[in-house]
Amino acid sequence: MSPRVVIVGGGPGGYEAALVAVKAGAEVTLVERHGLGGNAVLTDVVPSKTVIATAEWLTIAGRASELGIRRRDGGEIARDLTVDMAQVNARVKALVRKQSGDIRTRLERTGVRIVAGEARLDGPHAVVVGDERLETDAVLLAVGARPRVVPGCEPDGERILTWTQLYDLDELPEHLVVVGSGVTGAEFAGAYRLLGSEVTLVASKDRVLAREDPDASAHLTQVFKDRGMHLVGGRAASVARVGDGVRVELEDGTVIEGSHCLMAVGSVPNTEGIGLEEAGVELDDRGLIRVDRVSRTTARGVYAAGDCTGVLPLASVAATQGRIAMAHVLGDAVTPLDLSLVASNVFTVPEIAAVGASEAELKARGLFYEVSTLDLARNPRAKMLGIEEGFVKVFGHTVTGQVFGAVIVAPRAGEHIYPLSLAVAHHLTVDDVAAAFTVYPSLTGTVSEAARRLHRMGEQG
Ligand SMILES: Cc1cc2nc3c(=O)[nH]c(=O)nc-3n(C[C@H](O)[C@H](O)[C@H](O)COP(=O)(O)OP(=O)(O)OC[C@H]3O[C@@H](n4cnc5c(N)ncnc54)[C@H](O)[C@@H]3O)c2cc1C
Ligand SMILES: NC(=O)c1ccc[n+]([C@@H]2O[C@H](COP(=O)([O-])OP(=O)(O)OC[C@H]3O[C@@H](n4cnc5c(N)ncnc54)[C@H](O)[C@@H]3O)[C@@H](O)[C@H]2O)c1
Repeated sequence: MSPRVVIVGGGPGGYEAALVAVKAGAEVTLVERHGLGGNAVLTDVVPSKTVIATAEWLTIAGRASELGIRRRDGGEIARDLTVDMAQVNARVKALVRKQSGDIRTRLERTGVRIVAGEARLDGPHAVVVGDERLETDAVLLAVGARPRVVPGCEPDGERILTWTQLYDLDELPEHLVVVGSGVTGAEFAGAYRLLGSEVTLVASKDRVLAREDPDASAHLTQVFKDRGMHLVGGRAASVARVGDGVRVELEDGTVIEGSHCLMAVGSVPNTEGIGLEEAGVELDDRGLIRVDRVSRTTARGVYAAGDCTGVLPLASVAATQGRIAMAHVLGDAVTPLDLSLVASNVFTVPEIAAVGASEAELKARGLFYEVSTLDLARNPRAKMLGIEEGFVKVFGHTVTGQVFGAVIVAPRAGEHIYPLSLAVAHHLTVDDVAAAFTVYPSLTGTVSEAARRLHRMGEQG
């Protein structure tokens, strides 16, 4: 008899696993309370990156006259372009609906049974949804997370917003105060500034994007300042509606007034009240599900993937954890999760892409490494495209030349990191990277050159 698998949550942690399991012959039921694609598609990744795409194109369009582009009547193309926020958000919603619908179609065609509703565990081998009880051999919990609410800074959905509530705005906020300078805060602050809002970014850490490579975060901090963003250090103690605007008070008494406030202060997992602990699934003190590298929880037969585990809140990691769980359940070859291979991207303009170990991790592990950093501005293709900023940084082992990690700050850096991601995943050396042809002229020429600079004389390559 085919093994029965019940998956709770239709985000990347859940739906990718469902596709793998059903193809491997399992009888798969996926329970989702909101919409397929999860928060990744409905409220987080897809909508934010769609708005950011408009901000990026607007920036490019604003440089048109510099590149010799004129109106047909010979006039200059205005630099102070603006956006129709209602149309931007209508496009976001259409894309979200389409992508969620595509995922549903794919799951249904493959043979996954989809059940709408809120699921809870009844012991490790049963999931209850409304009146229905699903007996199962294995459960995958992929219930995700939701925006954290700071007491005294509660969102009202109109002026004080979480990132899930930004898409009903018909007009550009006049002055957006963004609280939190992690990836979410930085991406939105950067995008809204480019779209034309006045933006104040409240950073509780000593720098914006504190978890990114220090050179990359310093670069973006400068870019933000140059674009006229106000950066304020401190923690928000309270946010209140005042007339048509908001008043944000920091713990040190500083007051910031704006038209809207975006709270980007992290997430909490959706793990309470769904029978987890009763079923033997251990949570940590933040409510995150404890898992091992093959996605097993502390309850036999119960697996977990994605943001509810807090392992690394990325859609790609969620999907990998889900696929690993299914391979384990179904007796397929299992490769445990290896976070040292993960590639990530901060979708600011320019983007910050990174793969493998950071310099801080290399130092902490006591590894011998060398760094090669090259500015992108010297790259011929960058000059042609009018790119004047950014860099490529590669970390290689001092003796063997093995590529440990890399950081790229550039327009579309998320696309350019892939060759270095291959190098990290397959333990290639800087000479291997430098030996592969790149197109001339291309931005990846700088990737190759940065690797070539780490070549040690007397060795091949
Ligand atoms: C603003 C923002 C931008 C981001 N951008 C990126 C990005 O560019 N790239 C990237 O890799 N990551 C990005 N992330 C992170 C990414 O969104 C998450 O890592 C990803 O969504 C995790 O997937 P998941 O499957 O764990 O959970 P989710 O996508 O959150 O899906 C969980 C699903 O479970 C459902 N659910 C919860 N409880 C139950 C229940 N009891 N019964 C039934 N269903 C339930 C929910 O309705 C939800 O649909 C971003 C995050 C934010 C906040
Ligand atoms: N491009 C992407 O892939 C992408 C985009 C967004 C989020 N994500 C994922 O989501 C994770 C979480 O990112 P995030 O930015 O949502 O959360 P985060 O927890 O990384 O950042 C929240 C920030 O808010 C600050 N903060 C908390 N309380 C505050 C207060 N009262 N006042 C001021 N600041 C306060 C915290 O110190 C922190 O710096 C990321 O690590 C990333 O994995 C990824």
